[in-house]
Amino acid sequence: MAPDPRVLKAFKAMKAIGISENKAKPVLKKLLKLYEKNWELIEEENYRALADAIFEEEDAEVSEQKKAKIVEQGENFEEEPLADVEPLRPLKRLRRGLEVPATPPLSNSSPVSGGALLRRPKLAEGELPSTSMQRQSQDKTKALQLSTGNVGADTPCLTYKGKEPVLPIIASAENRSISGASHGVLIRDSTVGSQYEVPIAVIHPDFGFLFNFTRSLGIRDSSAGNVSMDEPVGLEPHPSQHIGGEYRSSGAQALLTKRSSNCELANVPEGSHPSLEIASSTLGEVKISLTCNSAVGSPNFHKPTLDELRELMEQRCLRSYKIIDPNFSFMNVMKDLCECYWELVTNSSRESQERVSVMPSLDLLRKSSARDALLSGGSEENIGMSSSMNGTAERDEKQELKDCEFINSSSLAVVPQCQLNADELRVLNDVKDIAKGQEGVVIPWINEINNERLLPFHYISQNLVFQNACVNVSLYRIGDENCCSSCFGDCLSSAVACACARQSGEYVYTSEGVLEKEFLDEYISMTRDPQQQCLLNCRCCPLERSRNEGIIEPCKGHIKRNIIKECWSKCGCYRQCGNRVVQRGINCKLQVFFTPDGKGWGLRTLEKLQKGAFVCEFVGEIVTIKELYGRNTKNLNCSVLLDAYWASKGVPKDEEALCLDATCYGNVARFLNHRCFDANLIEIPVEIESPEHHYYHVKHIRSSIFMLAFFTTRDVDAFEELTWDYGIDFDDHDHLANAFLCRCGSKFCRNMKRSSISARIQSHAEYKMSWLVGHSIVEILKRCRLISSLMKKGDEVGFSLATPLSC
Ligand SMILES: C[S@@+](CC[C@H](N)C(=O)[O-])C[C@H]1O[C@@H](n2cnc3c(N)ncnc32)[C@H](O)[C@@H]1O
Repeated sequence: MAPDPRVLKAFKAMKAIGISENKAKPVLKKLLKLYEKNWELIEEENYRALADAIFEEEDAEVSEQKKAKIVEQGENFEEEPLADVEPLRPLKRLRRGLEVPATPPLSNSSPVSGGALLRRPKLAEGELPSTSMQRQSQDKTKALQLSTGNVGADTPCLTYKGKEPVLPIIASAENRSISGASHGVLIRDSTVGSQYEVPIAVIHPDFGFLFNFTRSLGIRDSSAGNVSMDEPVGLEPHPSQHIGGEYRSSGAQALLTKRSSNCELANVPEGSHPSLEIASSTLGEVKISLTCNSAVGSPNFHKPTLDELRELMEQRCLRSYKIIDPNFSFMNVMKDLCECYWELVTNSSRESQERVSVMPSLDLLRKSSARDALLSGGSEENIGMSSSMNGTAERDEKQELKDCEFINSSSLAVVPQCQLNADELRVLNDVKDIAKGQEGVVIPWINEINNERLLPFHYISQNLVFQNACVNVSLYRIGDENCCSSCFGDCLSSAVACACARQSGEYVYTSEGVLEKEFLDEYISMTRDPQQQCLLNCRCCPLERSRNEGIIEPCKGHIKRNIIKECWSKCGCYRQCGNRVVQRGINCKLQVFFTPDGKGWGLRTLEKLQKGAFVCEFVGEIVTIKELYGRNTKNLNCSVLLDAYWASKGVPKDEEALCLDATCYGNVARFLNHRCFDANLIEIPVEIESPEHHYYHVKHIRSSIFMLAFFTTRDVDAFEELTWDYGIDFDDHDHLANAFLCRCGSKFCRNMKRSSISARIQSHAEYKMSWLVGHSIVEILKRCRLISSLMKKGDEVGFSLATPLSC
């Protein structure tokens, strides 16, 4: 028998919104039965009834599964039986909203939408919160009644006790009938007997997640359950809220209105971006609404719990947004966002002497919030200036350093305030006074040598993991009991050697906290002897492998090779005991300064350093080699290989081999200049443990060695520039990493010894000539002026002329 064209049409309509025939078929059957084959009802509004019924069925399934799970977990709660909990009850939402108990006249159900086939999220029946925050507050017994439609309507949709109320994800068909201020969602907290309304401004009529991260102004009665991020309750009760608490949002209203009248599913662009809307009331509440249209119509639609969302966000923040602070909390970010918003609101209000809140732009909020997060984010090193940790005393010292005659990093550590207008600036400065020794966030980095403005450089105090780098940052805890409080490995010989000493095998620090001389000398000689380096590294170096398959020859070191297997086991347990060494070492005062000899910015110590002292860590983004080459990096001088275990584990692929790239994200080590052969710093891989006895375990490298630490190779005087040997082969003309003429001044300078230097100068001269040919005399003069204005005392003319004319 030929298939019924009406059935086929129905399937086609469902397919258009991502519902398969298999899914649609049984529901259609049931619907036909329910409607006594009245196709008009099914076809109405582009098969809305059918789509709704399918979605309802899915919802019911999910809800059943969740219930089963909760029962399994032994959760104890009460849920009022709901009329629409049945697995398949088509059109229940429409019926609920219209209070029509039987088969509904669908066409009138949604005055605003005009017949949208939208999937509307609702407070899923039976869905109960299980967030840790909710668990924290189990003692509070609340019964939350949520009703939609008319304010004051007494039709509970969900009631439960013993838990915090669910996150109010409220956007059902009923909300479409809203018009004017009286519409919204009524939340009733039966324990406090108050009721309040979610203002329309924060409810998306079609699909919305309402995060009610309400900041508190302290105007609320604590008995009313002060709502905060820790209790992501629905809405904070305030009796007068829906009367006096007018919400104002940053453009949200206009957006909503637009959407309300334009919510045909077919019109929802695929993959449209979620939009964030923020509103606040004059009563001090700030609410955030996230609209996520792209989920509409998805066949696998599942409304996540706040916990699921939080977890996923935190994972994403760890990997994509490069936040590796173990204390990072997405919820706190949201809370901060509300706080910032409110600060901006009240600042502006104060200024304008008006009682009415002035809404800051989302853009300003974003800037303020990001800054806030960074400023309070626990990076303790003073940006680009001192790697000192901790305290007020340090602050004073930093102040002293600021007075130093040389250009210090505070001139670098600036928020790019030029992007802000005067009002925004004032607000920002009120929020945080960056002049008080606080860190900035972005260093607009100019390579003075090449006169190129490179990508902004962001100061970070810990390594970040870029997306493909297969680094699982997990926290490993070493019990306090495993370490004795004051040893430096000397307990190894005793009967009760601590775990740190046992694991490091051979302890390489003296009781003064510097590296053992014997170990250091051995390490230095191994690093400096090209023959040894070559034998240890070249065979497996993935960079060399790609060019010299199978041939062992001296490394063309465009990226510094730094990890030598033999040293690995001895190179220092910086866990428990070693940590103290780092703490000690980290107190050395460093300064970013402008070098007088044409190397651009450099790093120096402001006090005498003993041989073997820890100076600082090399911090950057952990990327794969493939990712590194994929980056539009001008040169690779800010990158080092993390080539641990190449020799023993075989040759890793480019997608696996990791490096640290400090081009855009890094710490003070980023300003270390190169010195051939006899640099006063050497880099040694170490393990480090945070003060909380955590350390970062890098699964991929399998040894948890994660940090590249710089130690002095000799005694270093105060104000001496700190340098390290990048390991560059200046004969390797192919590589961008060599794109500078070495000005290290070492008598062993590899660059000066090469006859190729003249060839280089020659090629620069040729380049310059070709540039001259293509430019007018005015442009040439401009260029010359620029060069001379950039030149500092001590710069040689030859240097500038030899510089590629890149500006
Ligand atoms: C990691 S950065 C060091 C900081 C850099 N001087 C700055 O101003 O930001 C590396 C770059 O510094 C410059 N540089 C480092 N060592 C140098 C040297 N010995 N001679 C000349 N330029 C050097 C080169 O431009 C190199 O690409």
